[in-house]
Amino acid sequence: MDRVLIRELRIDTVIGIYDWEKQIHQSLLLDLDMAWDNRLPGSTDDYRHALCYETVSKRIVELVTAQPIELIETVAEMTANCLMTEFGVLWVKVRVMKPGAVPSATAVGVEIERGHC
Ligand SMILES: Nc1nc2c(c(=O)[nH]1)N=C([C@H](O)[C@@H](O)CO)CN2
Repeated sequence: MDRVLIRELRIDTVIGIYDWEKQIHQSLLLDLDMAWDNRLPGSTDDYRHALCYETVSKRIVELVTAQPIELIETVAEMTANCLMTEFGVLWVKVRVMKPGAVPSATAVGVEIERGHC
């Protein structure tokens, strides 16, 4: 299965369950694995057939920063839903990491897979 990948997409936004978290911006790092048939763009060298990682990245940043969110699970679900409904991705793996959320851990996070190929 071909994929288009985005690694460590940094999103600075209001995220968290505690009152103090709602007053600040924190960073999230997103890894996205998106099923996409890369044969056509690869054989034609035609951007119109490609899943544009730049367009996807901008849209996900816009989506996640549009309002405060409490749970990183919500970020993962919103992201997966957007990729499937707006970009026609049939299967996606979304990992959302929250660096610094637990002082004794480098990062904590969640990972989901949605759809099927
Ligand atoms: N499974 C989750 N657990 C926790 C979350 C979360 O989004 N998903 N969030 C918090 C707090 O916001 C935390 O990040 C503050 O440091 C706690 N647990």
